[in-house]
This record gives sequence, structure tokens and C-alpha cells, in this order.
Amino acid sequence: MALDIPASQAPDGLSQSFFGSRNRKIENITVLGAGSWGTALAMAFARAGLPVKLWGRNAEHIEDMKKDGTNAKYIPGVPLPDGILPTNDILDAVRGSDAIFVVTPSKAFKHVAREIATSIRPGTPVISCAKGLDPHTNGLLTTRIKREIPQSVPMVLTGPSFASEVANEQPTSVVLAGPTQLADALTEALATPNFQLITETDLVGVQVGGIMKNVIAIACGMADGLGHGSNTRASILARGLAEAGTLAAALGGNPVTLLGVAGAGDLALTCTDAQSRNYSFGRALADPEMTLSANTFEGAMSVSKVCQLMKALELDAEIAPAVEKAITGDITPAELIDQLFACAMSETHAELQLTA
Ligand SMILES: NC(=O)C1=CN([C@@H]2O[C@H](COP(=O)(O)OP(=O)(O)OC[C@H]3O[C@@H](n4cnc5c(N)ncnc54)[C@H](O)[C@@H]3O)[C@@H](O)[C@H]2O)C=CC1
Ligand SMILES: O=C(CO)COP(=O)(O)O
Repeated sequence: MALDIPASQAPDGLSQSFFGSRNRKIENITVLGAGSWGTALAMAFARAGLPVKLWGRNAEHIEDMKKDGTNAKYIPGVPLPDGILPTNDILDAVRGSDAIFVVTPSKAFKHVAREIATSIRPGTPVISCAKGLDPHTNGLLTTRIKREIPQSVPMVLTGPSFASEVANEQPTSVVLAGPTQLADALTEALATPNFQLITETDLVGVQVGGIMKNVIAIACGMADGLGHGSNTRASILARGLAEAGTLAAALGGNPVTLLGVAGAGDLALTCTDAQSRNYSFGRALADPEMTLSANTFEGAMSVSKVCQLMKALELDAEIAPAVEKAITGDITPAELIDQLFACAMSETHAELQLTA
């Protein structure tokens, strides 16, 4: 297995080159991926007053969006604000862009990054908004961005943010991680009272928070689907936070980051709310009568990769391996709960270690 572990911070020089001698500002935005999260983000950015090109791969879907003035498939009932230009031409979408948000599922990152690589200006922020691992390497998505588009500045947008709530202007805070000067400039351009951006420099910690909350939410969904109580769910959630902390530290991130919006915040959201597709996926494993309408389950896609990564890093893990086994059918959801509550918790797992 190829291990591809990051530090992924852009060299200072590149983010400096964004501002450069022509004093570039954030004046236009590109969003790649016209699913639920891409569309909700495009709406938030357009409400901040910036023109947004919203690219989707399906030409018919894009034509429907232009005709109807809404994304009926993913965000029904919410009109697209002025300033959003849906397009099916990915190169036109990224050419001349000041910031590119990649909002496809993780599995598409390599292909999308390769397609746009030669059309990106040096120093342009390319911001991962997905919450999974690169399936080709088990590495972080910022590492993939850097590899495919070396002249770009990889960044991350993550945190507790159901797309439909952002689209409906519910007050929301997300984290924007990357070099400080660029993160500040993007925050100034994009934040509104109902869509706040918190800047952060720990690219590794925030990505691990987003990846792991999806895996832990599947376990919480199983517990709830079996009819267990809030105690059970809270225990899995807290132990999942610790498991995420060990992974973040091993990859060079700071476990303290996991206590913030992009860790504990997103876990609290995803592990307790039926709006979450990952939580619902777990519930459906425990309750075969339940049907699922969505089809993006990042936690289910990434759990085996997370397990391989943790094994390669010689980390103890309880929840991710149990979730993997429950998905492959090696254990039942009831056995998952038995396993998690039978195993004696080591000190590392009992507490989130607060030093990197
Ligand atoms: N929906 C949400 O509330 C949030 C989602 N996210 C993350 O955003 C990412 C995208 O999720 P959603 O937009 O929710 O999924 P979605 O299922 O609503 O939409 C996915 C979009 O990606 C497109 N797509 C799929 N495969 C592709 C490929 N190979 N190339 C190009 N486009 C492709 C689909 O056509 C669709 O437009 C995921 O990593 C998810 O974890 C993060 C925060 C919130
Ligand atoms: O990431 C999300 C909210 O922060 C969305 O979670 P799901 O992918 O589980 O729906």
C-alpha cells in the first residue's frame, strides 16, 4: 500500500505570489461539483456578493439549473441567488478564477485536479471541501491537490454544515484552513452573518476531523438503529473523538484542533441528526426496513482506507475497524456494540491527548 502522508502546508512563497505585484484580490469564485454541498456553498458565496461559476459534470442537469433558476435535484425549493453561473465547461470555470472550491466526493479528486491542473494560475487557492481520504493513496486530499497542481495553494473548508441548512441561510460556522494571509483574504470576501468562516492553519487536523466524523457517525447510527440510548451514542462519539485525535497527531496535525468546530462540532452534528447520510447509513445497517435516498456516503467509502492507514501507522483503533467489519458483514451491528463496550479502554483511547 502506498502511504502518502502530507504536511501539505503550501510554501509561503506560493501564497505570497497570489497577492504579488498586481495586488490580486478575491473577486470571483469557482465551485466544482453541483451536488448538494457545492450548490449550497455557491449560494453562500453569491450572497456575499461575489460572482460564482458553478461547474457540474452533467450537461443536462446544468441546463435545467439555468432554465429553472434552482438546483431541483439537490437543493429543491431554494432559488439560486443572482451571481451564480452554472456551467458544464470545467476549464472555462477555473480559468482566471481567484479561488477554486472542489466539492465533488473524494473519489473524484484525482481526476478533477488533473483536468484543471494546467489552467490554474500560480498561487491560486484550491480548497478541498470533501470529507474523505484519497482512495488511490490513503493520503489527504490536500496532498493530492499539491501533487496534481503544484502551483496551487491547497486549503480546506470543513465543519458542521448540512447543505440544506446553509442553502436556507441557517447561521453556520465552518473552518477555512490554510496559510494565514490567504485564509484571511478569503474570509473577508466570503463571510456573511449567516455563514461564518473561522481561519485555521492545521490542514491535517481539520481534514482528519472531517474524515473521522463520518466513520463515527456510521457507528452512532447503528447504535440508534438498534434502539440503544443517548448514553451509548455519546460514549461512541467521545471515543471516536479520541480515535480521530490519535490519527491527527500521527499524521503531523494537532489533536487540539479536534476540539473545535471541525472536530467536536462536526461530530456532534453528524452523529446525532438524521439529516446526515453517514448516520442514516449506519441506521439502515441496523434496520433493514429503512431505505436510503442519498448515495454519497463518504464514511462508508473511506473506512477501509482509514483502517489501512491506522494500521500502517501502528495506531490502536476500535471504532473504525468495527465499522469496517459491520459494513462488510463480518460482524452484525449488535456485535459492533458488544465489541465496543466489551473492550477495555486503554488510556490513549479514554482521553483525547492534548499534546501533539
Ligand atoms: N452535503 C453536505 O451537507 C456536505 C457535504 N460535504 C462533503 O462534500 C462532498 C460532496 O458531497 P455532496 O455535495 O453532499 O454530495 P452529492 O451526492 O450531493 O453531490 C455529489 C456531486 O458530485 C458529482 N460527482 C460525483 N462523482 C463525480 C466525478 N467523478 N466527477 C465529477 N463530479 C462527480 C455528482 O454528479 C454530484 O453533483 C463530500 O465529500 C461530502 O462529505 C461536506 C459538508 C457538508
Ligand atoms: O458533512 C456533513 C455535515 O457537516 C454532511 O454529513 P453527511 O455526509 O453524513 O450527510
